[in-house]
Amino acid sequence: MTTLRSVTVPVGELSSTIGLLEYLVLDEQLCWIRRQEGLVGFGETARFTSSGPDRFARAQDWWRSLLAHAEVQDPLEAPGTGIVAFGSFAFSKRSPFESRLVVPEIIVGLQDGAAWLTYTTTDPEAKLNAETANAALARYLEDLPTYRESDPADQVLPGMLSEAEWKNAVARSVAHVAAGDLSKIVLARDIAVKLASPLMASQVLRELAVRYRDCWTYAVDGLIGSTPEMLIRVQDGRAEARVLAGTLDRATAPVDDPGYAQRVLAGSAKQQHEHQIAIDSLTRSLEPFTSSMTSHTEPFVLELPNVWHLASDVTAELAPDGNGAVPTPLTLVEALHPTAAVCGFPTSVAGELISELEHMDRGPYAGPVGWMDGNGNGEWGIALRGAVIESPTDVRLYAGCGIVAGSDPSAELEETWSKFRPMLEALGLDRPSAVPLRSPDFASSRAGS
Ligand SMILES: C=C(O[C@H]1C=CC=C(C(=O)O)[C@@H]1O)C(=O)O
Repeated sequence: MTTLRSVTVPVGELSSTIGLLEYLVLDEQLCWIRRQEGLVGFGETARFTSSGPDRFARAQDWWRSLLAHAEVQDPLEAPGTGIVAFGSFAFSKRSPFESRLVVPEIIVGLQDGAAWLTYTTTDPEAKLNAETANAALARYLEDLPTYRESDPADQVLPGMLSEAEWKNAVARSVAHVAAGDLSKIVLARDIAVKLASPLMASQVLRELAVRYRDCWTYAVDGLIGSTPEMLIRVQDGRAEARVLAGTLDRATAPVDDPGYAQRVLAGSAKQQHEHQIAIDSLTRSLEPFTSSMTSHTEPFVLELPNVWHLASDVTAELAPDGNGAVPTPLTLVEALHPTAAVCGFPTSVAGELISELEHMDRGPYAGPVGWMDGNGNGEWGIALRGAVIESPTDVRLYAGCGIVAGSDPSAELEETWSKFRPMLEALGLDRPSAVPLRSPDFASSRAGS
């Protein structure tokens, strides 16, 4: 086992008004930003990978043992200081995608206006002080890339299923719901973006973080996006979740009707039903770990630049176990994932149908993404409204919709486009007006990969 050595030093003030965005400059950065605060990671000092049903438990073991051997100098002891791992987990226990935890060499953190720098190394000789930390950061800030203009030759192509095939899968899902096999399934699809010149991930992340400032903008090893959904946030023994289900596109909304979202979304029995299934699934799974839990009695309407969602915030006091230890963020992630907001209910029936109907591996899409520190704090969102960078010029976008009784395939297809929009816009692209039926080259090259 490697011995990590780490130092956290306070940084008086970040030099600009754009907060952490100033540090989003490299393609292979780690990122977790909301309202210009959070964590930005550079480089890599330690890494764990795993796949399969015990990926969370194995990650937990690795993290515990890493911390047990670490030398940590952290005078701040705030959430996100000291040694931190960023991570991303596969949606499915059957996915070949490698779930991962990455401890960066450098983290720049900003919370409630206070900034810090953490340097983590395996070098037994390195001096653990502000000078070494700043020198390591400065090495990443040399020779920064410039801006990428979107190119008229950039293309948006269909994914594994054509639109007609996906609508057919939605219709089959509705039939399963009508037959009483399950009450909700979240069906997703992918689209592929082929760029004429290499992507600049940091530029995309900055666009997302500015535009979707109430979402959590994330980046872990080529998984990038800006999610509105918090699976679980643990801070000082308290847990919080933001559950979303029920969506209304803002692009087609009337401009002069301020009550529209409340009336159409909150007033819809179908959307309320879809939301209730998601909130019940989250609270049922979280409850055994808590001594008390509160949530809104009615969902509220969350306004994002692209859509409105029905949303509920849940807060809970975590219950200590017999040894006085509260559950770790990863224990909770394992217990909660996958929620009915991304899988369905009952979970196992929905999971089986998803693999039968979607014809794709979700990889990290809709899986947990976030970070945790060595003091039991962490934030794990659900990797939505995002993309996987498959090569410097190939990006795959994913979006899904909750299907319940009465869902209409064409309306659900439109909803996926509203969920692709944040990423498409950040890439400087529009929804194609006429998508070709299928891109045989792209589909076959992916099938073989
Ligand atoms: C599965 C996705 O969204 C989920 C989260 C919020 C609202 C949803 C819905 O209304 O269907 C989905 O459950 C996605 O963005 O890919």
